[in-house]
Parts: sequence; C-alpha cells; structure tokens
Amino acid sequence: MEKKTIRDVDVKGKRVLVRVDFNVPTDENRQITDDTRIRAALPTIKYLLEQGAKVILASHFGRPKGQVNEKYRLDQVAKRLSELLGQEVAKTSDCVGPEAEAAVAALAPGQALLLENVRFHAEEEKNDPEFAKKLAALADLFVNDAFGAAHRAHASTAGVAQYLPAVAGFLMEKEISIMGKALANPERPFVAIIGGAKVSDKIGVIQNLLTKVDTLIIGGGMANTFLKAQGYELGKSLVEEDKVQLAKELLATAQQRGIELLLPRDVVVAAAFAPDAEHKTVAVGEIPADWQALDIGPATAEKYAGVIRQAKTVVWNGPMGVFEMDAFARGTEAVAKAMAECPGTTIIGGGDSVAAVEKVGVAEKMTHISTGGGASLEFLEGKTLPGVAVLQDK
Ligand SMILES: Nc1ncnc2c1ncn2[C@@H]1O[C@H](COP(=O)(O)OP(=O)(O)OP(=O)(O)O)[C@@H](O)[C@H]1O
Ligand SMILES: O=C(O)[C@H](O)COP(=O)(O)O
Repeated sequence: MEKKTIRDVDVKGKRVLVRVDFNVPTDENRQITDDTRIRAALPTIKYLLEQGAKVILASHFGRPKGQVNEKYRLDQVAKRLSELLGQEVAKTSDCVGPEAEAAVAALAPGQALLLENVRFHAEEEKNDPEFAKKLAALADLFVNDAFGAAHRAHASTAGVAQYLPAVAGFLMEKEISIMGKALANPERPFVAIIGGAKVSDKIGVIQNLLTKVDTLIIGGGMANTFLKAQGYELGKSLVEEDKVQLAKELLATAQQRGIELLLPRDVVVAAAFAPDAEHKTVAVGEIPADWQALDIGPATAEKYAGVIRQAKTVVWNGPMGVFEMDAFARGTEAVAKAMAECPGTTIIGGGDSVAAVEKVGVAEKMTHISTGGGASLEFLEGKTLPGVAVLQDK
C-alpha cells in the first residue's frame, strides 16, 4: 500500500512533528561514532524547512527504561544536526510539558528544534494515549521518518497518529518502497543471503523469503544448524540443536518449491573462538571434533559470489562468519564485494552487514542500505510495521 508523504500535504507555516530515528552509536565520551541515521533524515528536514514548516523533531536514544538518564540526552545529536543543516537546532530538556510548548510557540517558519529523548517517559514505550496526545498537541501534522523504529508501536511512532494527520518522510518512503518492491515485485533472479549467529533470530525471515526468492544463500553460524540437519558433524561449532528439525523442514520446503538453497561446502575452522586461533579450511564433511566453523570457505565464497553477481535483485542480512576477527572475515568480504559488482538492485538489510560493506569500502555501490536493524528484519519477515500502518494511504 502506498503511503502519503510530505509531498502530498501542505506544510507551509504548519507545526510539523517529525519522528526520526536518531538512535546513533556513541563512544564512552558520548561522542557520536556514526552519524548515518542523522544524515539519512536530512532530506526530510531540509524539505520541510524550505517549505516554511516549523519542524519539531522527536527521537528515542538508547534504552533509558522510562527514566531521565543523563547518558541518553540528545544534546550531542542536536549539535551534530545543527552542523549538518548549517543552522541552529534548539533542544528542549523534556519532550512534553511547558518548556517544550514554549519552545514550539517560539519557532518561526523555517526553524527546527529537537525534543529530548522520548524514552525518558515510560508512557512512550507503553504507547500511552495521554502521552501521545501531549506530543500531538505540539503540532498540526505528524511525519514519520523513523524507519529504524517503525517496528515499535510506541507513542511517538504510532500513538500520535490517532490525533494528527500522519504521512511518511522521504527516508521512510525510500525504505519501504525499495524493500517493498524487492519483496513484492522483484526483478529475477532474486537472491537472498542470510547469515549471522543463529537460525532462531531469523526463522520468520527465512520462511517469508522462501515464498519469494529464486535462490536462498545461507552462511554464518546459522549455516551450521542446516549442515547438521543434512547429517554433517560440526565439532565444536555453534549449532542450535533444538532448531535442527526446523532446518530440515526449511530444506524440504525449499526443495518442494524448486528454490535453490545454498549451504557452505567448505568452511574455515578454528581450534578456538579467538582472533589468533589456529585455523584451516576443510570440506564440510571433515570438520575435526575439537574445532569450530567460523567462516565459509573460499570455494563456497566463490560459488556464492558467482550467484550474487548474476542476480537482478539481492537482499543481504547477516555476516557469513565471525567477521569481527580478521581471520574469519574473508567470506563476508567476498559477499560484500560480489554485491558491489552486481549490476542489479542490491539491498543491505541493516545490522552487521552494514558494518561489513563499510569495512570493505563498498557502501556507495549498494542500491540501498537500510537504516533499520530490527525494523528491516521484520519488514523482510513480511510483517506490517506499526509505524508504517498508521500513515495515511495515498
Ligand atoms: N560461524 C559462526 N560462529 C559463531 N558466530 C558467528 C558465526 N558467523 C557469524 N557469527 C556472528 O554472528 C554475529 C552477527 O549475527 P546477527 O544475527 O546479530 O547478525 P545481524 O542480523 O547482521 O546483526 P544485528 O543483530 O546487529 O542486526 C556476529 O557477531 C558474528 O561474529
Ligand atoms: O537501533 C534500532 O534498531 C532502533 O533505533 C530501535 O531501537 P530499539 O531496538 O531500542 O527499539
């Protein structure tokens, strides 16, 4: 379903409450280490300012559990946003109440302010209607641009839409249209690569993709459980014993539907889970009892890369190995490079895979890198995201 966006409504002179996802990573000195999510919201913010709106930004930051916590104030974010916009963005010390109301009243068209972390109020995550009403009372229009938080049914992502007309911002529009098209109407061959630690985190994603893709590539720790289901011995590798039966069922489903499901044929095994551990490449049938598989092997990486390069649509979520350790990063790097070489639509579904493409230096080559981790996974599961559902249809 196509959603109305800020292009479809008149915003001139209006007070516009924009939910953004400014939940950015920071270091121990509270300095922002990656401002991607702030940059990603700029097109919406700039457009609204240029159109003469009064822009009121709201975001969560971390998980302060409904209490004021100095560590999770948004001051650094307001500072960075001011730099990026080239204009001062005021910041309030609470997201509701007299100070916020006064700050909004003082806004001129073309000015922006950032409200304090909405999660300082327990009512936010409870989606409390009274709290949502207070937030809504600050504005005339609600714009949701927080794709990364759209899987949360919270007061500032969903509740406010009960009290204000609600439309999508440009980031939200881009995320749902690119990933939505890939899932609903992909150019084929459509290949998905799923990796990461565990099958249990991504059962829903695999099940949904098995109704859509031509080829499903599996790597990372979760591949071990599938290999176990095929009867291989995995030594000391991470295996979810209670998911082996499920893996068997998923393999059978793929076969029934004529979907190619690729698993590692060789793996890099290590004597211990450590960066400097002794390691070697072996065929999947030859994993020594005391060793553990920590990456896909070179033959597997080459096979996966070949399939990825030929694809017209590729979606990737989750690393192929323990890529944080250099010795076990080759498989993930090979996938990132193959994605960069693929002329089709290439989508990175958030999380660790984003770090991997950035490490390899190929981020610019991707069609789309989602700003959502959990949200993109739920999207790939085919779930309706509450923060999207509340927006007006076109
Ligand atoms: N063979 C393996 N054995 C053990 N751990 C592995 C293996 N392969 C990958 N991992 C680990 O899996 C983790 C990533 O898994 P996760 O499921 O969290 O991925 P993601 O979905 O990309 O990340 P996020 O949860 O941040 O969105 C990495 O820390 C990586 O080291
Ligand atoms: O970082 C994220 O994935 C989003 O900002 C959502 O954060 P949350 O998992 O704390 O709701």
